[in-house]
Amino acid sequence: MAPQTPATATSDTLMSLQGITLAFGPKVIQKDISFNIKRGSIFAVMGGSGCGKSTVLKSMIGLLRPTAGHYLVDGEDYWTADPAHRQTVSRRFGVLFQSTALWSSLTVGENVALPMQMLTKMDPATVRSQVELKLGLVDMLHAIDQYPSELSGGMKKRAGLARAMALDPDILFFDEPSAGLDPITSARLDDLILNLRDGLGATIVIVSHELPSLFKIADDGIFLDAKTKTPIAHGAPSWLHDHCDEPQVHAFMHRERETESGRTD
Ligand SMILES: Nc1ncnc2c1ncn2[C@@H]1O[C@H](COP(=O)(O)OP(=O)(O)OP(=O)(O)O)[C@@H](O)[C@H]1O
Repeated sequence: MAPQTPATATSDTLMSLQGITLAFGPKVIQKDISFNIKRGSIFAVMGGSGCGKSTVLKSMIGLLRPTAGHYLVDGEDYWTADPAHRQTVSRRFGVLFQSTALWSSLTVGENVALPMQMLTKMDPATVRSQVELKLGLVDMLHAIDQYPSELSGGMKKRAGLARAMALDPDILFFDEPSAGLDPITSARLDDLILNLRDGLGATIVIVSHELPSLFKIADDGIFLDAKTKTPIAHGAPSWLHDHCDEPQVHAFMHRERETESGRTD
């Protein structure tokens, strides 16, 4: 079966990539990227190592300008908008980097407070109560005075998540959130991500190759190919697993799911 083609943008489309090309200097990483992300959905960017998943995310959060195409957020072109508008849109983004990027010299609470102190005029008492609220959401209030070096991998991710939510973003970007976590911690993080979508109505873009997690949480997604430097499949991970016969996508979707469940067929 041919890969699904991206649907036309509708009123529930929050973000739309239209014919995007991404390059570092002369080196094209991906081209002809087109997809829409629905408000309140979890969208996965998938593909083999080095195909450009993080680069797509980097561009969507405003760190890499495409060399062609349009990136619309709520119908407005992000890159041709004036810088003030772009900044307003960027304030809607919360980002959890693969490394978590917590400041090692600051406590968990200070890490979460930093974006509020730098980018808002909140008074210290409000900052403190917001920090406690965000840490409570990820079950990390008990670690408010701990330093990143004192945290487990899963706790670091949750602290990074609390910081990503510091400014109440409605669009969250996660780069490999469960990388390096054991299956139980990873499943807990999945539940947390689902809560962000269902409880806060956030729209989430996730880069991941963890199939159990993708099958559980993602509503839609795109599969990037390193060789042709283009997306080769579009759809929810479980749909791609069941219906996509593109060899590379099939191998990616089946090998890991079967390994995970112990199946060998
Ligand atoms: N700043 C940069 N300058 C030049 N090339 C870069 C830069 N950042 C990434 N690349 C290249 O872009 C390609 C895609 O990298 P990217 O990190 O987006 O892939 P990925 O799919 O996220 O990989 P992985 O799954 O291994 O994390 C790679 O060939 C990488 O070397």
